[in-house]
Amino acid sequence: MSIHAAEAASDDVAYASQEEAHGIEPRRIGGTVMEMKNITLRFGGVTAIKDISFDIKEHEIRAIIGPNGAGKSSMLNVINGFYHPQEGEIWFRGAKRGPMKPYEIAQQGIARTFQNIALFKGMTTLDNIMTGRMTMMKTNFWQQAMWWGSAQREEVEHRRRVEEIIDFLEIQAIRKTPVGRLPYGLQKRVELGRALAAEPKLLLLDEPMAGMNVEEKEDMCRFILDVNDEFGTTIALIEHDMGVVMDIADRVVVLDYGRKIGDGTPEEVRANQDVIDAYLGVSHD
Ligand SMILES: Nc1ncnc2c1ncn2[C@@H]1O[C@H](COP(=O)(O)OP(=O)(O)OP(=O)(O)O)[C@@H](O)[C@H]1O
Repeated sequence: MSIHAAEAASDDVAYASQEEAHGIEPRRIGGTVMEMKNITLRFGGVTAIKDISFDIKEHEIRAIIGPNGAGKSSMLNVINGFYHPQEGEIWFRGAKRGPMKPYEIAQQGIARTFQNIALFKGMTTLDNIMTGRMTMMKTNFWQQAMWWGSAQREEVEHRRRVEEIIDFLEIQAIRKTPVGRLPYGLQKRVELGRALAAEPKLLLLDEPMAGMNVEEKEDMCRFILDVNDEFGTTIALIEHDMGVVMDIADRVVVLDYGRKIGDGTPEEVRANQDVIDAYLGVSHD
């Protein structure tokens, strides 16, 4: 789907009928995948998140927006287990989640990209994306070192999946290039590839367009929509570019000073007076 076609994505009805018109199975938003219930997160005297509840539905693109310091990154870090909230419950795929380590959460099918790219700069695109398969590797160190039966079969399968992702993201030409030498927009795309390599059920994107020029943003939008469409991946993203959010998100949750001030479709959120005030910097005294 092109960026222009994506403009219709915020209108579910138009979006579905457009897909149907092209004979493509329309994307169906399903039941709740993740539920955050009354989450409160404090850092000493600072309350980064205060009593916030929202859900994420299967196959949707859910945006988390808000001014600087609103609590967006903290919320993403709660979802992927970097931070443990002092209060509240997190439900994922029908089960209440206890305190878990980030790698256990990754094994549950939650992957993320970071605001500041977190790739191995000296390693090639291919090898960086391969690291995304780590949580799926079943053979042990000795089997891999000896390149024995199941280790060999497993490596071939991992490489096949990585090559598919490289084709999907149209980065064949840079597969052997150390990522430190790539322009910023391409590094962001490689980071998306690494997250996809884990075959996530829920993909968390922390400011995927930050620092990009218009063309790079259009490309990234297209890839996010394609991931959502073709793999059916549920996506939660933080993004500062309002145009992008309004174009690609199905629903938007708005945070301000650690509180939730809006939640709904892009149209609903755009018309919400609290949201308008927060973005215009109206005093909250
Ligand atoms: N590790 C931490 N220790 C102490 N305070 C923190 C920590 N992380 C975040 N905070 C505080 O929590 C609040 C929310 O920060 P957070 O980074 O989640 O906001 P944000 O909406 O992602 O902001 P930005 O858009 O600037 O990235 C801020 O007041 C911030 O200073």
